[in-house]
Amino acid sequence: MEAAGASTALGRAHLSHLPQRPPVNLGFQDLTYTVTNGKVAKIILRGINGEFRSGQLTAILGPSGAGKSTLLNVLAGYKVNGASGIISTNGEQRNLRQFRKLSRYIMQEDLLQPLITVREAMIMAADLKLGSAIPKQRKAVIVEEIVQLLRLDKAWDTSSERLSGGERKRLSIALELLNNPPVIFLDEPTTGLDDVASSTCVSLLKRVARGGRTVVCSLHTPSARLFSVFDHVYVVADGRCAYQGTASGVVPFLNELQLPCPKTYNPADFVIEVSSGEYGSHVDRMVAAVDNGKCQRWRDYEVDDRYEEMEIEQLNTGGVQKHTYRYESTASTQFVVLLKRMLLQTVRNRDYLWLRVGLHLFLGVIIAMLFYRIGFDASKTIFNFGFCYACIIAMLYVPMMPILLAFPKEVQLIRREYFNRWYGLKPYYAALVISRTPATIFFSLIYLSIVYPLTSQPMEMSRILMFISVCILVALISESMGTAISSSLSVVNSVFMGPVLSVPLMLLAVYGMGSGDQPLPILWKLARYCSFMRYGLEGLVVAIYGPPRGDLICPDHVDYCEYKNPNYFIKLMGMSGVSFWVDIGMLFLMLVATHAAGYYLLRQRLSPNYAFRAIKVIGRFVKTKISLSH
Ligand SMILES: Nc1ncnc2c1ncn2[C@@H]1O[C@H](COP(=O)(O)OP(=O)(O)OP(=O)(O)O)[C@@H](O)[C@H]1O
Repeated sequence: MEAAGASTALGRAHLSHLPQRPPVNLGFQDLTYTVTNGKVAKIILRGINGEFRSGQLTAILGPSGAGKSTLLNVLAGYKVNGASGIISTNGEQRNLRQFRKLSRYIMQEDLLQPLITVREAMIMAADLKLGSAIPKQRKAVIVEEIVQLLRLDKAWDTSSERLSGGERKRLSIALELLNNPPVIFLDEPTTGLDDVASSTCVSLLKRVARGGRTVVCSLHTPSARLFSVFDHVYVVADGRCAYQGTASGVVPFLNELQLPCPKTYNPADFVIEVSSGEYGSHVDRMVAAVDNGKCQRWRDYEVDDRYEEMEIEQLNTGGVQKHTYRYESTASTQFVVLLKRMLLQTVRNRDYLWLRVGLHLFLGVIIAMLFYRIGFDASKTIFNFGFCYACIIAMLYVPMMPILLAFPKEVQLIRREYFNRWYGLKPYYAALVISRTPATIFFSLIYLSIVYPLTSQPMEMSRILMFISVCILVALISESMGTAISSSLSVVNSVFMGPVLSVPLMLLAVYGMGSGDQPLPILWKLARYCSFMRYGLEGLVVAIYGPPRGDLICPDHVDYCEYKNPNYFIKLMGMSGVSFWVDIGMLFLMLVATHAAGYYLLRQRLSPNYAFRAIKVIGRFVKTKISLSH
């Protein structure tokens, strides 16, 4: 009853404020999808055919493992490698680049940005997806309409990680509906929803479809009532099409194949059970009867139109506005919205902030105790050099490790948003870098404010600033190096690769030091200059001991202090010709280079170019060869 009420309410509600979009019919012929794991190739989709029309709500049904999600992934362009066959839009061969701009994909996992409320998520998504051409008030009306329709108003001020499973799903849908895309794919949108919520959700999707959209969702086992709402049902069995037509055509279709559906049985359950082979092997007959999706006979079979009041409204009446499908918002708007979102998330992640404060305090106290008051002591100059090295290592690992752990998950989140064209990668990356920088500087300062005075380093403003700027630059480079590593790897691989790649940099930083100005082999010299830690270490030593520093104090109880003269020490370390500003310049260059590498790798992860795809194929080939040799 309640569900019916909800549907009627939806029937009356309208989405009139959504921007207008042209209709897109999506067809596919002989679609095959193969995955290769090592030596074994597995065919998941087997030459299937079909057409999903604009203005219709399509359900892809089938037993678990039949290939529903794979079909959606391939049609949405999310999986490209391994797919063959023809996919067309409005009768013409699909241009994937263009199609990606027209379609939105709501995946099975509800990948939502954490630590922001439903209100904030919707407003930020509206700013990103509707652009600045639409006034704020109209955006608010659009958001309001969608929130009401998806019954998210009660969760309006709830943070996304506290939402129930159903609310998360509805928020995922709401976010993608904002700019009314012509084609919407949804992977199991009703999973985790109760009957009322499922009914509301499907009814809304029907309304969206009625507005001239092509809405395709994969479903597990819809109730009989929900099943009847769909305009078009596409049954997948073992990677083939076992039925395509109207929901009301399923029972007559099965009757023709002498597979009568019991009167009290849900036709959706029955067709899935038959497709899974529960009543014997009838899949081949079903596939043959619909010619693996080519047969259109059941498409118009006695359309059950209880939703007659939802005649195709054609929200586009009055002509489809010319639309370029570029990003709706400008790069600067995207940058501002993303920066705001990232800063909000940073500030709200209190536990993590306190953890970082604690870690920097702890590390600061430990290092200060280990190197307590050695800065002016001429007998401990070598230890003080060790202190500089310890600072560089702290600035390497402490900012890098959290990125290695957290960024791979962030990549999953941005993958969805980037795939659905919320924003470009340049504004995202710029916002990422800018949002992280204040926190990195703040935490580095906490650490330095403990270690610098307690280790009795020179209290001259210029030297303090030099020391701080080198440490902060090293911390920022480490952070961007962490981003570059984790943008293309999983958490486990990132956490392995980060420290492993750091070790050679640490070794190169000190290689050849202590042998004075003796020339090193050219190869080693070049390699040494690739390590940003080398410039960092040189910068710190020069900041502390560089001219015009006078002699250090040799304690009374020590007979002879070899490194009393800082210039002698600098010479012994092979740093006599070193300029602090060259080191700072090189650190800046390396910061830019690591950011460029991070950006490039992230771009390749999100939309790999031919070179990267070729590398992947070669990688797979090598793996296959290795496994062959065992
Ligand atoms: N990369 C892969 N390597 C090997 N097998 C795969 C791969 N991707 C999918 N499969 C297999 O392809 C088949 C279809 O998977 P898919 O996720 O499309 O099924 P589904 O119909 O959506 O199932 P469910 O309803 O359980 O989500 C499954 O047997 C799955 O194990």
